[in-house]
Amino acid sequence: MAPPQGPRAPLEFGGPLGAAALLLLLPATMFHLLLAARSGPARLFQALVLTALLVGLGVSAGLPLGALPEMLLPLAFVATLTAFIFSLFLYMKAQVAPVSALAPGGNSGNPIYDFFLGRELNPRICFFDFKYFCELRPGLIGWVLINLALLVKEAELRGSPSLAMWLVNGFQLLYVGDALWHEEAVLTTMDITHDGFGFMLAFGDIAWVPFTYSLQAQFLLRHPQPLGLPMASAICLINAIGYYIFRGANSQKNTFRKNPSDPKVAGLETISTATGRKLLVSGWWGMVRHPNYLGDLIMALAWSLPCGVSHLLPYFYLLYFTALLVHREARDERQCLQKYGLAWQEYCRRVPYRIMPYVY
Ligand SMILES: NC(=O)C1=CN([C@@H]2O[C@H](COP(=O)(O)OP(=O)(O)OC[C@H]3O[C@@H](n4cnc5c(N)ncnc54)[C@H](OP(=O)(O)O)[C@@H]3O)[C@@H](O)[C@H]2O)C=CC1
Ligand SMILES: CC(C)CCC[C@@H](C)[C@H]1CC=C2C3=C(CC[C@@]21C)[C@@]1(C)CC[C@H](O)C[C@@H]1CC3
Repeated sequence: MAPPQGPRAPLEFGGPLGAAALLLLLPATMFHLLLAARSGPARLFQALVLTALLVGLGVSAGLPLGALPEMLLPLAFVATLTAFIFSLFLYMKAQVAPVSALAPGGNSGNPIYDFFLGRELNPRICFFDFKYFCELRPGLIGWVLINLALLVKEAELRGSPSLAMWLVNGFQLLYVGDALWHEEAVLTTMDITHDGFGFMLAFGDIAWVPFTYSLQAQFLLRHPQPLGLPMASAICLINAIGYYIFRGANSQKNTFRKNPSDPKVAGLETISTATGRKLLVSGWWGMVRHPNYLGDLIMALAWSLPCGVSHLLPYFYLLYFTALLVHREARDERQCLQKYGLAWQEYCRRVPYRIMPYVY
């Protein structure tokens, strides 16, 4: 006799949620493999795909991903403890490092300050660079994993994930995927080139990013928000505008730094500096001095909006991030003024706004 079909037939492949995930995952995996086969060196983005495959295997073998949200507090405790122990190890390692390996900041002689900021610039064991690894992998991948677990938990509790949860997961996955896809860009950030590796970055990477950047999804699990299609479309548009500015600005600068005669940037106006490097003064970098921060902040707003306006908690990231970027921008300005002197002053005169045109 034929097995029962129709609404009562047992669902396979994880039901509608599993099928929806596979609908996206299968083509994405295929295209990723096709692109990866063409690319030269391995990209860290593969770490995300590998994690997704391992989690998929684990879930199909019975790993209760939906139980993870209940363990966030103990996990955050372990992550914090790990960051402390790891920073202690880094601090001790710096005692035996050559002076040439030390960071410009973080060597004040005050043990608390130096422990916090980090003494060694790029601590390594053989070829393994601790800071580069931590900046990209544990925090960012942990963040999307926690988000996914919250989505699964919501599906278990309410039958299916809410539209708001889908949006937060989708937006943040795009952000993390983008960071891992453009991993080489992280090599020129001040965290890698200027700051030491101490408690601030170790805690930031191992604990702060996964547990606080996933706050919106954590909030949605406990405070479901009704979200209509018109509002959801408007939020998607805001995220798309933010991403367009963020990616456009970062790619323009990275392309220019790699090859100023690349046809994509060759027509842009520049200022020459005494170091031989040039500064872009048209295109994205002619609008404000940090267009990438503007795009990042617009995306941060789009990540909070699906949570409604009844509570401040989901807006924590937006507030913290505004403070972080304003402070970061001021540090970067100081370093650029030191590097480029008069040319930087000329740039500031030609492009007077820092992050938001006519506002700041
Ligand atoms: N989500 C998060 O928690 C965080 C996200 N970010 C994001 O990471 C990305 C990287 O940020 P960050 O490292 O702070 O800084 P940027 O990528 O903005 O890099 C700043 C550097 O760019 C170069 N530069 C500045 N102006 C010009 C110009 N006009 N023309 C050419 N080069 C110029 C200078 O370096 P040089 O001249 O030496 O090349 C300057 O030091 C950003 O998109 C930011 O939003 C950052 C921090 C935290
Ligand atoms: C714990 C403190 C309050 C602050 C810690 C700061 C760190 C969390 C951030 C410092 C610079 C970062 C960057 C990123 C993530 C956050 C940290 C580590 C990115 C990797 C995020 C994705 C972007 O595309 C690139 C960023 C580079 C800097």
